[in-house]
Amino acid sequence: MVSTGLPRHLFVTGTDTGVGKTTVTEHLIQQLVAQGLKVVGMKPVASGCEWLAGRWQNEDVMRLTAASNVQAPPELVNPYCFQPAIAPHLAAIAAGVDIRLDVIQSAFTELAAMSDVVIVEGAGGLLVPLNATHSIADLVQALQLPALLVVGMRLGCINHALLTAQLLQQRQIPCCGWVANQIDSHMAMQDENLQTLTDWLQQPPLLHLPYQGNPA
Ligand SMILES: Nc1ncnc2c1ncn2[C@@H]1O[C@H](COP(=O)(O)OP(=O)(O)OP(=O)(O)O)[C@@H](O)[C@H]1O
Ligand SMILES: C[C@H](N)[C@H](N)CCCCCC(=O)O
Ligand SMILES: [Mg+2]
Repeated sequence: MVSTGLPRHLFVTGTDTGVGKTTVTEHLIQQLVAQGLKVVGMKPVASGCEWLAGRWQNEDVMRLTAASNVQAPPELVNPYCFQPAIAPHLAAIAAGVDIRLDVIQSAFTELAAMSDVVIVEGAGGLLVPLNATHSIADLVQALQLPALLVVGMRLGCINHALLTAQLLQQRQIPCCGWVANQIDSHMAMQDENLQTLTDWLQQPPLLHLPYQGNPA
């Protein structure tokens, strides 16, 4: 894995759904805001929404928006939002919607124009489909963003992390590093798993979030 240092904008991907992408994105936004930067979080495609205050709202979008200090229109922060918490391309088909990368690109460009940093959170892992032909990886490439890989530390994450790193490399998507997020308080051999990932990804984690999300 090749480390690119700190980029201006960033795409946060992960080893799977539920591994801590939102938690890490929220944390990064808070850190950058504390440094005095104008920061906005973007969740281009969200599935799993509740009807709140007269419209469909997604928890990830609400969390990223609450952490951001640039208050952008919801249609830019989250161009696609679907009610059922299912794979986004299936939710889109059910809603009769075509998820278009150019729509997301335009929204991203507008967000970038109003902020110093845009941090984009994917949906699920890197090869999650968005429509019949494009995946999250294609979106990362369309946005020309470097990736940050969140590894949800649980049994199975080594394989998922290495597959994701390999795909980033194959696609020539720059990767600025990885985050070890301890999502399983009972994970056996935590230190040994961290060391294995460090060896095979050829770099230590940029950040190690212990269980319950307090940054180390
Ligand atoms: N370090 C941690 N310690 C304890 N719980 C965590 C930690 N990180 C994340 N969680 C919990 O795990 C769950 C999944 O986290 P999160 O929503 O950040 O994942 P995600 O990768 O963004 O998922 P999605 O694919 O749905 O966007 C949440 O309930 C969150 O509170
Ligand atoms: C609904 C969930 N929280 C995510 N936003 C979407 C996860 C899609 C995963 C698809 C898959 O890899 O099978
Ligand atoms: Mg999330």
